[in-house]
Amino acid sequence: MSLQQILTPSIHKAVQTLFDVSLDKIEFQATRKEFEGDITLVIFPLLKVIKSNPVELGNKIGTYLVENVAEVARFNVVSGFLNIVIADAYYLNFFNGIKDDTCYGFVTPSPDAKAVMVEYSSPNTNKPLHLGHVRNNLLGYSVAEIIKASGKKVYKTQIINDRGIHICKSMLAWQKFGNGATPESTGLKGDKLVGNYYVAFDKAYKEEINQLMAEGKTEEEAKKQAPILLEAQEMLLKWESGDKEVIALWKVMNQWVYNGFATTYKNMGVDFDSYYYESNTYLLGKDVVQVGLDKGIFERDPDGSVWIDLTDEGLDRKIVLRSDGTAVYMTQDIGTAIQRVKDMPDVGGMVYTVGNEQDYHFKVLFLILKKLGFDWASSLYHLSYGMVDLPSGKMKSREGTVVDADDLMHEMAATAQKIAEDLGKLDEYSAEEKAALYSTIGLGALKYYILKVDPKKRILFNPEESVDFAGNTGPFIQYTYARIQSIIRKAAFDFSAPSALNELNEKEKELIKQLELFPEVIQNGAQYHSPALIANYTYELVREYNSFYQAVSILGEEDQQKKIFRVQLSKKVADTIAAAFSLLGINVPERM
Ligand SMILES: NC(=[NH2+])NCCC[C@H](N)C(=O)O
Repeated sequence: MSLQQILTPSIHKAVQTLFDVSLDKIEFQATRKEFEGDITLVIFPLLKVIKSNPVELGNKIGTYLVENVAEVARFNVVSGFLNIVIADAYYLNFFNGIKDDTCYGFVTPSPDAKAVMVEYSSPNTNKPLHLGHVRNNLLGYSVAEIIKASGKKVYKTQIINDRGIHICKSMLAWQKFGNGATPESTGLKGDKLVGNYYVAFDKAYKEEINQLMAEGKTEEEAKKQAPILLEAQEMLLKWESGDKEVIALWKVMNQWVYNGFATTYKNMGVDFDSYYYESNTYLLGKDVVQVGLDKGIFERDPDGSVWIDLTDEGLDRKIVLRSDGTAVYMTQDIGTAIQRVKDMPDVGGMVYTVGNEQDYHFKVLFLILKKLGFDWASSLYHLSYGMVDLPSGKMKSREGTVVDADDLMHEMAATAQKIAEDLGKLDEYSAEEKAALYSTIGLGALKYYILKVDPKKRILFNPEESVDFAGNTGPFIQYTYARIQSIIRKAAFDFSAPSALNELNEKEKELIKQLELFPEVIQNGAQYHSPALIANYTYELVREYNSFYQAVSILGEEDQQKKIFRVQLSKKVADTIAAAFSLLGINVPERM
């Protein structure tokens, strides 16, 4: 039971007994640092129903609590605030209760709980994953893990854009310039290989535009008439009319890309329960268009196109079907959402992890689904995020502007290596162990740096700063974890039984209080879709631990009971760091 849960009925009872008044709401807050106390009752609101002054009222309630509530040790009143000091026994008890709980803070979903679908990544198959996808993948994965830990079933999914003119561009360029190159023949990852031909297409296209302009065409004409573009368009038509050759090529090249993505996801530590492909879903929304027309939600224009008028909602008119009967992006998203609930009938809500340039799209999508009357439509959330940039000159990417996800992860491990070597660490490690550790640290730095920021905010990613062993960084927290592991190894005695301690010092108590917050932080993280809450909590926990570590001796402590307790406390902090970091998708090293 939380402190609030313990104190609330007692305060009701106190007021009832002392003043014969029943209260409706009681307001608590954490005691301010400058006062003695663990939890504070705000007195002012009570003065609306009780005739008294704040000091007198605070003293009366405080005295009642000390006399009647075992957990309350003493109190003080500062103007309108009743600062309550909780007995050490309460914290010791609480600690012994969570000490061996390996799932502390995590809630197991009840079997009939509704599931949440979390969509993230959703790349296109003409290019490798880039820095924007990195933020997307980290956010989506983390939010999925947090929601799961909060007690809901979660399905991680994505929708891959595998059809359209952009795909034809890389296919065509491969046919023209590829000389049969394959991932095997070139040693390139499949997504990189295909991406290279997308770039090659663009280069050829630009050359043709220049050529046409030199021949006197306007830029606009040249852009439309470039032969290579016409060829790509022709390929798209062939593909859509079921041309066997084009489809065969598409299958081969797409598989290369999927293999490449799979490697990137694996290295990044993210995963999916299902995959949707636009080539399968692009017709899905069309049936719904008829339903919407019948319900009077959509309207047909004279040219045959279908629209939804959202001007009453402060948005505009949006097309859902073109006059030639083809679906648009929106139609497809409507159809895919419905299909997903058909596939997984226990889904009660969805989270879409997509950049903020699509804010409008999702506003409209959610409104349409609501109007169509789906009960899950009230539980849709667009996990929108801002741009990530690298400061110029930090890391050159192949194509100049876009930073490749694999390159970035590689670079992060290299940065971690450089810093670790400068610090002269890890001399006794094997080369393999070192490589694994550098990647753990490098990825930890990257993930933490990105996830500690509110998704809406733009990020300027600074690799060196993110690996700083002394800042609010992933490696700083990993290092604290590893140091605790070293204490545990050195302790080398059985510290599993509850210690017979009955008194805590300030540092120990603060640390237990910080641990006590973890379950609520997970719930809040899930409610607000916020890995940043988890990251910042972990940082506070680590700061609290380091302050404890500076102030008390652990293995050097002579009092055996204190020593046992402090090792236990350290271990619980380490376990909680690991648990919190697992929600961010970050690994913790046993040594560092
Ligand atoms: N359900 C969705 N619309 N998901 C987002 C898809 C993102 C799309 N593939 C893009 O790169 O812009």
